[in-house]
Amino acid sequence: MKALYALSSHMLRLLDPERAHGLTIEALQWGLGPHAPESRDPRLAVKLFGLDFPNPIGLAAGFDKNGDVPDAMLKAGFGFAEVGTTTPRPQEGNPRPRIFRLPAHEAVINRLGFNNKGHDAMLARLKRRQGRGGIVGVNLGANKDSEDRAADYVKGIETFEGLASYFTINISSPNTPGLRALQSRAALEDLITRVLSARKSAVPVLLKIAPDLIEEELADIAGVCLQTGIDGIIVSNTTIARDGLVSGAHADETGGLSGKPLFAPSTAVLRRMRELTEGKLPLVGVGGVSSGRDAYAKIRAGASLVQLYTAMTFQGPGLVQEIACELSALLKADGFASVAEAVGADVPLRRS
Ligand SMILES: Cc1cc2nc3c(=O)[nH]c(=O)nc-3n(C[C@H](O)[C@H](O)[C@H](O)COP(=O)(O)O)c2cc1C
Repeated sequence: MKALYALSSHMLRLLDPERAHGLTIEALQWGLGPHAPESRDPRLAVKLFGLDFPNPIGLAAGFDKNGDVPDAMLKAGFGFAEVGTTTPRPQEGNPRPRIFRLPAHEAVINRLGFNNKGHDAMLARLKRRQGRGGIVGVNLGANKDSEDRAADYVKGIETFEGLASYFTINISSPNTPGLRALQSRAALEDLITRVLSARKSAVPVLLKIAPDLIEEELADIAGVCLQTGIDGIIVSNTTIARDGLVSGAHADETGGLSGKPLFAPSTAVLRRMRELTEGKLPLVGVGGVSSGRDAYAKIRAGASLVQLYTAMTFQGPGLVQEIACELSALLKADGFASVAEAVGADVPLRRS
């Protein structure tokens, strides 16, 4: 079976990336994805936000923009799946081509621009899976032409509360002009306050940030997050930087870069966020994770949970099981009885 998935991943890589992605979603809808044996590894179990994660490896947003296949991804072994980004009204996104593979770097550049079928379509899908269990987060965005972007996030909370295990406020996509300005202090304070007061329950709300922020911006975000009482921070979205890429073969395309080259910069921001929040806020580490060792490094840098997307497009959906297995072995080798024990092991906090 593993060989079959490797072969199909290889064949999909010969197709245009967006076409390959569409076919993958269809195959998963047909039940053709991998089936991981249910993990009962106590070392990998994480209790956080009042939720029980069977393992800390989650599917990052953008793979399942419309909520078509969260259960297939949970079945493949992910400890949780994040659907979206969803915007109130459907959106076409940018003209194609808008996803580019950089195989030499095991990286992708995308400038999709929040293409999605809108809240109504996502709502119908989430209602259909209601009662199935499993942790499914909903990643919220704003329409490109929205006059009050904060109101779009509020709408997301109002629409999906009761169906989402948690929410992610995504203000860090580089492909919606002006969106990342919501990361600045005053805008962020207003946004988070409005979003949190729209919530009727204790559903966790996380903020997803960019890796391209300077120290002052990171300090502002940490301050606002601590002060408003948001539940956690996802570090990070794709980067607009192109450091270390050999030019040519799509390296100069506009958009957000993900995959291996993002690992170091996103982990550095994660580490800094742990310091700035003094370990008081749970962090989710995303960016360039392609092995158990990478996931472990994110955890040691401060992540309580980890997510991935790009590596799966190169290595196939069986990757998550391999990562979970390797992570468990690494924790054991270092004498950690749980993921929680290893969180931030590389980032000692100053005692005040
Ligand atoms: C094709 C593509 C589409 C994405 N779409 C979204 C999105 O809609 N919302 C979001 O928050 N992040 C989106 N992301 C970012 C990922 O969730 C993740 O933060 C980033 O890719 C880094 O992780 P990775 O290196 O494991 O892919 C997208 C990434 C890719 C490659």
